[in-house]
Amino acid sequence: MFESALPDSDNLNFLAISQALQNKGFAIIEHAFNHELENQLIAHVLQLEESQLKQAAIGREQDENINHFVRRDKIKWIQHNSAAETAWLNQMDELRLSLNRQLYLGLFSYESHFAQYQPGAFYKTHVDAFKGQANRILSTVYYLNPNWQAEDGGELVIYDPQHPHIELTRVIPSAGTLVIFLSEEFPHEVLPATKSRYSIAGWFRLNASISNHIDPPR
Ligand SMILES: O=C(O)CCC(=O)C(=O)O
Ligand SMILES: [Fe+2]
Repeated sequence: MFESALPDSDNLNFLAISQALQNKGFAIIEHAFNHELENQLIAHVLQLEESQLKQAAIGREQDENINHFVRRDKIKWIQHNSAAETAWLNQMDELRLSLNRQLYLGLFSYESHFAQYQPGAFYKTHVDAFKGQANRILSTVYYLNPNWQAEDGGELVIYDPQHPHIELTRVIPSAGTLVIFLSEEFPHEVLPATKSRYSIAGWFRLNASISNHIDPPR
């Protein structure tokens, strides 16, 4: 008798993600997680106080002028500070384990933040990790915008790694859509929107700890 050996957490969406990552290096999944989690996170991000969202910085870049030119989103790092955040982190840990089982990636940890792009805000073309640092392996973006229309803008544009002026795809930031891509490979950009645009951006990382330097910091 042949039985499926898939653990519960390896649902069809997770398998589709693994296959797309293997074939193309990126995956785009609509309503990636259940509606309960989707709605919980939408409600949570909308009630975040303005005072909790801080102007985002680029890497360790301290120059606020450069920073403001490159990205204009406001962020709040996710920890286990609410039921919604814990549910999110648990879900992404299931995904991490599934990706490790399917693709042998050895992903060790996950860091993520809520992001708010106010009308007109953008994030110019960038990559999320630099080659050789083997730190951020997979980037994830999960959108929290119900009833988003194409004319609202705010698309994520993913460019060809070999030909960075060629667009591979544009993603409308609709609630429930999850995008995953290889952090070192794909230049990408967030176009300005006409409305506030909410998301969770995150990164699966390897364990980069060496000697007494603990990375990621805890
Ligand atoms: O919000 C998005 O679509 C992408 C965000 C992004 O590229 C980042 O935070 O590094
Ligand atoms: Fe990015």
